[in-house]
Amino acid sequence: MLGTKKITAGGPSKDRARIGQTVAARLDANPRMQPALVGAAQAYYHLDFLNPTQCDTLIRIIDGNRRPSTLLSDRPEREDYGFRTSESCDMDRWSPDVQPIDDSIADLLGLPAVSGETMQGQRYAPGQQFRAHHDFFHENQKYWPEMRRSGGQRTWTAMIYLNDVEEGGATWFPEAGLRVAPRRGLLLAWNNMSADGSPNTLTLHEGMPVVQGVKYIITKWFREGTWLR
Ligand SMILES: O=C(O)CCC(=O)C(=O)O
Ligand SMILES: [Fe+2]
Repeated sequence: MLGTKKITAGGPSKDRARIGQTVAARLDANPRMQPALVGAAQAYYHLDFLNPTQCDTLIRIIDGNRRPSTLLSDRPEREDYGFRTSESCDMDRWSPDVQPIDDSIADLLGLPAVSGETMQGQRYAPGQQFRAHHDFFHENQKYWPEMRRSGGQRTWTAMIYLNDVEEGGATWFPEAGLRVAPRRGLLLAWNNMSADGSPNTLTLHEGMPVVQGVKYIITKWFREGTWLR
């Protein structure tokens, strides 16, 4: 029941609607950004956003810091189903290897760097996956008061694939009808909010299991307010 899901995830918001419009206008004006979706959600991609040297640097950092990924959910049963089996790490935003990339992503979207959460590095070995989820916060869950204090709702997500994967590992949006295969340097960005600023349930997505090879990505989640204090 889509209607019920919408209500429990959160309601409309003028501020979030405005963020959606201003970021989309900026991306529409950027000749290197291509629309990835029409209708269901605002989504764009940029080929070769990072060069191979930048990708290799981030991969090296992920390999040096990775640990089992965690989930932000009130539903402990998700742990049992192998919901998010990848390994991940926080990428130190003050590191000279990370900061320029962090800033360039914020600049691409036109969002303040301080609204971005700490960049996440993720590594998926064969069989590992991140099952279907929304990046936005469900405002009826226990974690929400804390998330509201730390910058509020997540608006845009930016993801970058750091390598080509031999088989599997696509990012799949089953409800919006989009499947993106990993490609070194490709940045994919989407708005987790609808036009009225409410959470857009059509942004449901999953990191499909890697079949062959290893998949490395970084993810940036942007908040409606200030995350970094
Ligand atoms: O691994 C992927 O393709 C998706 C990752 C993802 O959804 C996330 O980090 O929020
Ligand atoms: Fe996600």
